[in-house]
Amino acid sequence: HAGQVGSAIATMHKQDSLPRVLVLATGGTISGKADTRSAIGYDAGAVSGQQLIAGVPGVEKLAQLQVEQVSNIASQNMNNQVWFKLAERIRQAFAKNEADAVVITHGTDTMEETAFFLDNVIRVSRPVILTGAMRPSTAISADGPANMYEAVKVAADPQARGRGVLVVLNDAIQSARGVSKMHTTELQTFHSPNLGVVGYVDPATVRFITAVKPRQPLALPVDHMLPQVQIVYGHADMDARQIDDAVKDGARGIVIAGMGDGNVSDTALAGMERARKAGVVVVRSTRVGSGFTNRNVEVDDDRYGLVASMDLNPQKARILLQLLLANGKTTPEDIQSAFQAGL
Ligand SMILES: NC(=O)C[C@H](N)C(=O)O
Repeated sequence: HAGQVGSAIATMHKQDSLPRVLVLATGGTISGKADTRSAIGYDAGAVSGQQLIAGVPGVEKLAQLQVEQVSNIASQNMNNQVWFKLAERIRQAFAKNEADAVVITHGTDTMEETAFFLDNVIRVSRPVILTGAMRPSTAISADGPANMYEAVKVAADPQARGRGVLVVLNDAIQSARGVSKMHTTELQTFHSPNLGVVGYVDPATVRFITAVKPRQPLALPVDHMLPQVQIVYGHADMDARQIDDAVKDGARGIVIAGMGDGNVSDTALAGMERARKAGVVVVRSTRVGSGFTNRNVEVDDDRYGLVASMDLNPQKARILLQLLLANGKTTPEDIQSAFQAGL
């Protein structure tokens, strides 16, 4: 529970010439404890951010670390409240020049969503890196310490500046926009199927293989509210029930996790037309897991007033749509161009 944990602050090391990295701990398997042999059925968040750092030998030679516990939750419980807390803390830490970079420890289930949310609202060019683990801290060959070491190594590297929010696990550096969790249990669960990795890290080297691109972040909603946007999952024999229900429920947007290139049944398409007439923004994405959802190819987006999600999976399309609606963008044209602008 985010609010109950409070913020335990610990300054771990003071070697003044090293970059200052603020570690914001949120919970997840990286801070989970389990029986050594099973590595399952663990208590997420049994280990504090400070203990986590203490278990990473050599990290004190990379950076001056300060650890704050923002929440201690498994990331399936990640929520807007923690997102806004993270965004505000990062903004403040950079504005007051308290840190040169931020590392966020996070569960892997929704890491891509937190990374993408922050990537869209943080304007500063200093590095923000998310990391986590697939195995709890007590498992044989726990991956958390190595991931933490590499995350701090990337955070402390000047080449990481201006790249927006990055995700570092298992030797890969990936962009918030590209990265997705694609395996339920494997260590190499994170991939960027549409955009590719942005670099590699090992204990000795940080290597970026892509250029820095200009970024255009959106405003962080001042009221800390995000409009209601629902995801509807496509399948054979698809009807329009969930679409009609979302409209009745007051959704301002619907993201379709469509079949193939963002397809839906004719019945569901009729439901999407009704949603459009009710003023709801409808974005087509795909349940496939990789590939772009292309505009006006299999579905006539122009005719129906729909938006194609391009490279974004449904869970990221939802976040971008929420932020755009909160920033006053409501037409399919404006929303479509914003979906393409970040590419
Ligand atoms: N590997 C993990 O971190 C999974 C865990 N359920 C979480 O996201 O918090």
